[in-house]
Amino acid sequence: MDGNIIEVNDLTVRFGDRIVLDKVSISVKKSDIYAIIGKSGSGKTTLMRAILMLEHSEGKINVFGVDINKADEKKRNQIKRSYGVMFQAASLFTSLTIGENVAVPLKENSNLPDNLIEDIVRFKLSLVGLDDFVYDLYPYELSGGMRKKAALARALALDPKVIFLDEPTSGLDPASADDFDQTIKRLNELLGITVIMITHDLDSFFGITTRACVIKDKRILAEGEPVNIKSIDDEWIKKIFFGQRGRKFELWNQK
Ligand SMILES: Nc1ncnc2c1ncn2[C@@H]1O[C@H](COP(=O)(O)OP(=O)(O)OP(=O)(O)O)[C@@H](O)[C@H]1O
Repeated sequence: MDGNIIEVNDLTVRFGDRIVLDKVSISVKKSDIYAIIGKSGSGKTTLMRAILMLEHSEGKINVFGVDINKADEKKRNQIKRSYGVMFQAASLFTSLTIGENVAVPLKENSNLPDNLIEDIVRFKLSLVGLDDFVYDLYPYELSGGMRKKAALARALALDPKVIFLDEPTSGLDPASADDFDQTIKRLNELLGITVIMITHDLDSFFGITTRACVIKDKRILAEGEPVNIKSIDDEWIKKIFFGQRGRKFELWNQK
């Protein structure tokens, strides 16, 4: 695997007769904060869902040396246990407290006693930078940024090796987004958790991403470090990085 913990080779996903991803190949290293970028509808979520085994796919998806499309159910479940996922809406259970929300995966997947689960939950909340009092609050009592962090704590409940984040900073104000980025970076650096995220956020892209891929026309247009991706001669890339939005970003960064 050559230092890669995930290798996707010639992955094809179709919905009915429609091919959405066509022989896509990417590789993710253990140390990566890996971004998947591409315009809306290009297949970013589909790629992530295929790696998460939520979408039927053809081709090879090697995770920790296991070809998950050929593996038996036991192996696939083992791999699933090494994943943590945070979907875009943060989707916390509204009728449960934050503590109860983070405890859900632990209750579903372990026989640990309640007092130990509580200790683990409080530790996960502190890992993502949430104060201890948040444990007893309900999701509606939290800001958007805090809700995202709570969802991240829940994704960390089972000590995943890889976390998948779908547009983690969308809807956050710049300070909260930056705070969230730093939390992701800390988890990656301190705990060695590999991060795979879909993002449209240029700050996250240049601030914390180590490697990325661009999906275009059902294929991988490019894969590499953000700075190399930025210089690719492609209409969409130029629009993103050198169009209105990109220019605002450059100006802001020069301040
Ligand atoms: N379950 C499904 N059935 C049929 N078509 C689907 C299904 N899921 C996704 N698609 C189609 O596959 C294409 C890629 O969708 P996907 O959600 O992966 O794109 P995306 O890049 O994540 O988009 P966005 O940035 O808008 O979230 C779209 O045309 C979408 O309509």
